[in-house]
Amino acid sequence: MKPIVEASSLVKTYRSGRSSVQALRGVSLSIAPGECLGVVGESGSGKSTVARLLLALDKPDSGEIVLNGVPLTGLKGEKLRQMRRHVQAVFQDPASAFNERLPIWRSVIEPLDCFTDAEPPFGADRTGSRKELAALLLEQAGLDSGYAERYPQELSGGQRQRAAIARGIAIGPSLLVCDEPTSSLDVTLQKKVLLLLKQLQRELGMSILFISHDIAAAASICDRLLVMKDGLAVDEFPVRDIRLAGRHPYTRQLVSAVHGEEAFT
Ligand SMILES: Nc1ncnc2c1ncn2[C@@H]1O[C@H](COP(=O)(O)OP(=O)(O)OP(=O)(O)O)[C@@H](O)[C@H]1O
Repeated sequence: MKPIVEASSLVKTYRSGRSSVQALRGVSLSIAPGECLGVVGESGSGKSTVARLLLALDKPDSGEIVLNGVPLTGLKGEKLRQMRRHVQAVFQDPASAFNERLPIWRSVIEPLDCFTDAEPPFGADRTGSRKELAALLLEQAGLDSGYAERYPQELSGGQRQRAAIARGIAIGPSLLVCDEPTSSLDVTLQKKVLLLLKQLQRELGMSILFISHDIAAAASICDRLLVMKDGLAVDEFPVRDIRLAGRHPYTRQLVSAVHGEEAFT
């Protein structure tokens, strides 16, 4: 099966004044249709930079990203916009993800307003009321339709993140990029949101790029993990192989921090 995303040898350096940071030093990855790939690693290892490049929010210095068979590099204007409809995002901070002057349903429906030829998931009818459609998306994300009229500041962090996920799936993307989507939530809510993402991934057959500093959270929903350190992918494996004795020392360090060194014996 052709991958949804294929990124090869991505290099990205951020420069400001005389200083520069090499955020990515040649990272390659691919995500198959319906697959959940986790990108894990410590703060500053380059995880969010990978997300920004895949979302075309930034450009690599070198390397290539092919999305649904089309190279992103060099795409501009309407062609770039059309590629963007295949990739949606959910970020860490649900508070800043919404316009606080709009009721939540208006933000949830926004991607469908932007891409008028995109079809919503779950066989929903886009010719009906926009508010009802948003309410249906919210319900699929586990939020009662009664919340549709509320403003973002009237929702809890967990509810806002569910609303962000509802918006993320509104145009039925091939790939949902989730950058630390549960990091601002308490442990119980984290688990619920992880379960929701897994359930939606299965129901909609979409791929997920799940970025997290928390290897246990990533392992709980991902099929494969890519471990990053200092701008490099140092390890990559199916989740079932996470405790193999031959894992990269840095992966062992991350796993041991959660499960203890005995995880590998
Ligand atoms: N816009 C920017 N300008 C300058 N440096 C940046 C910029 N964005 C990221 N960096 C630097 O690039 C490196 C990688 O950052 P990135 O955000 O990709 O890491 P991360 O693994 O996602 O970290 P975190 O888990 O803390 O979000 C870091 O050293 C960071 O300080």
